[in-house]
Order: sequence, then structure tokens, then C-alpha cells
Amino acid sequence: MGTSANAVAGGRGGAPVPKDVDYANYFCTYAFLYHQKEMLSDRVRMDAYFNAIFENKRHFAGKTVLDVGTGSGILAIWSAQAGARKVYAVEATKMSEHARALIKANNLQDVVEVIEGSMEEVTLPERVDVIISEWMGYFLLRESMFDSVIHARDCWLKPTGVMYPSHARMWMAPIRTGIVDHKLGDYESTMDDWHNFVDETKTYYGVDMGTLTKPFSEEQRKYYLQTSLWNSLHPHQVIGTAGIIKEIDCLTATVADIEKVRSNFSMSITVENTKLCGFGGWFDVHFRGRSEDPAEHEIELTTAPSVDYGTHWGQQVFLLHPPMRLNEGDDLRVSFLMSRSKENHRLMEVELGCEIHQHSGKILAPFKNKYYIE
Ligand SMILES: C[S@@+](CC[C@H](N)C(=O)[O-])C[C@H]1O[C@@H](n2cnc3c(N)ncnc32)[C@H](O)[C@@H]1O
Repeated sequence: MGTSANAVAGGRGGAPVPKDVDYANYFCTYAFLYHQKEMLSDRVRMDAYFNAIFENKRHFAGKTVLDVGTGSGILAIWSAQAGARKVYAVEATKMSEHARALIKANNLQDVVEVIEGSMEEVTLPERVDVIISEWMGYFLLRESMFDSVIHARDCWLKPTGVMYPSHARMWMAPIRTGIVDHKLGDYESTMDDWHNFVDETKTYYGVDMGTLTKPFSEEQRKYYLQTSLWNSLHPHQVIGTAGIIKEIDCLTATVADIEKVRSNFSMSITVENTKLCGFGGWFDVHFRGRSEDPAEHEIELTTAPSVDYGTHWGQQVFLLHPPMRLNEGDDLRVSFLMSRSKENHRLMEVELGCEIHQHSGKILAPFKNKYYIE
């Protein structure tokens, strides 16, 4: 547990990495326009935020808004165009300079104030009516940016204020995918290559490397078999009902609620004679306002498998080695734990246990796998 004065705030689960390391590993990519453009080109994401703001102008007109992690400034610009009286646009990286230029070019410099700095260190002159932020990482919580939004909310949101988005959910479903065989093949050929290397090193250089076979195999297993994969799943690859892992109310959630996500849920196979190759994870967020001050038009942003409406988040795939033959009506009872990596609080580790209750009544031997979201 890092307590160094130079450590980043939040991330109490995994060790907070020093600020300069966090900048090098995490923030620096956001300082590039090409990265911001990738997010700005995600139509599903853009439409959801655009509609959430402009179909709920009442929440913005004449109000004060804080945009946590403004990036290019897009959400701050829309908030101002929707009639906000004042928008504080906080950005940790030098992207703040591009945001400032963009805001001026759109003639909104009298409403939007860009503040370069980390949200945890910034002081605002007043509390705000709305906090808006696009903080979601892969499988919702990778990047741990929601910690910064929680911090902003606790320091700067008025007691009557609203969060945009207001709610978030994590989902998981059983899937089939050909990648499972490729990854096992890649791992096996890497190990074949290693064994040749050990033989040759002994023959030509007189050193036996065999003692490193186990750690090499563990390293490669982690890389090929245990690291979750970004994938754009087709809905046909989902072979059962999806289970909700976690629901988050952005107005009340605490860092303690999200630094460890523990959940038990069930999923049912809905396809006859199929192959369970792993699990797909995704999230959605909702813009509902708050119960005393609800949105006029509730908007949903979903990253579920879709033919036409894929997002840059895609889905996270957790492969199962070896895959299992299952049938319609089989029940998967999952115990799920996601925690932050000990080395870097922005990365995640997942323990996924599963007991399968077959339609016939037979219960298969349970399995428990460890995965890394890197
Ligand atoms: C996912 S991007 C979203 C950018 C922009 N709001 C958008 O929707 O296109 C997140 C941005 O938040 C910034 N950010 C993350 N954590 C922050 C923090 N604690 N303080 C200030 N900015 C932060 C990042 O540098 C990045 O530009």
C-alpha cells in the first residue's frame, strides 16, 4: 500500500503508483489527439452523451457544470451549448491546451474555463449543479478513473446536483469463439520453441536452462491464456443469458464499493449442443438524473455485443481452456471477484469460479480461473 506523498490519490485496493509513473503509463496517451479522436469517432458513445445533454437541457440551462477529464473539451462544449452558465473543464494532460483552443474557436471561452490539473488537486470557486464525465474504461472499471469522479462529486457537487452518467452496470455472458483454439495453439508453439532453445543452449553453449522452463511457461500462460482480450463479439457468439455483475449509483458509490467487485450470479445456456469457450464482459451506463430531479429523457449507452452499434470499448473476453460442451438449459453459477492489480491500481485481476448444473440434474466439477485485464 503506497503512502508516498507523490502517490496518486484513490486506488486504495492496488498500490497507488507514483505520480510520474502513473503519468507515463496512463495519462500520457490521453495527451495525443489521435487517442482523443478515437473516442470522438465512437458514434455510439458520442450520440449517447449528445442526446443525454440536449434531450435534458433543463439540467444544464443556467447551471454550473464540472467536466471531469475534459480531454478535447467536447462534453464541456456541449454543456455550454445546452445553456450552462459556467463550465469548469478539468484535464490532467496538455490536451487542455487543445481544449482551450477548441472552446475559443467555438466562441465559448466566456462560459467554459479549462483548468489544467489533476481533479484531486484542483480547487473550484464554487460547487456545481452537474458533474459530467466520460470515465469508463474497458469492462467499466479498468483505469480506475471513476475514483477521480467520486472525489470530484464529494468535494464539488451541490447536495441537489446530478451526475452524468447517473448509473452504471457490469455484465457477463457465456460465449463461443474460435480464438480459444488459436490462443492455445500459440501457447503450445511458444513452449515447443522454448524446449528447442533449452536443448540448443545445452548442446552449443554447455548451460542447462531447464530450470527456467516452469517460470517461462507461467509467464507465457499468463500472456496467452489468462490475459483477457479486447473483442468485438457478434451477438450470435453469446450462447446464454447475461448476468449482472454489479450496479453502481454514481451519486452514492464509494471507492470501497468499486475497488473490489465481488458478485455471485447465474447464466443459462440458451443454445443446443454448444461449446462454452469463455465469458464476455461489458457494461452500460444510464443518464437518469437523480430521483428528485429525474431526466426528462433517459439515455442508455451500452457496450453489449452488437452488429451495428459496436463501440471502441468492445467486450472483454475471458477464455476457458479447454472449452466445454454444454446444452440448452444448463445453468452456470458464477462467483466473480475483480480487484486491482497490486503493481498498478489502474489494471485489474479477475477470479472467476463456475459451477455448472446440467439440465439433466448432474453437477459438473467446478472450476476457478484467474485472469488479468491489462
Ligand atoms: C476517456 S477520456 C474522455 C475525454 C473527453 N471527456 C471525452 O469524452 O471525449 C478521459 C480524460 O480524462 C482525463 N483524466 C483522467 N483522470 C483525470 C484526473 N484525475 N484529473 C484530470 N483529468 C483526468 C484523461 O487525461 C482523459 O483526457
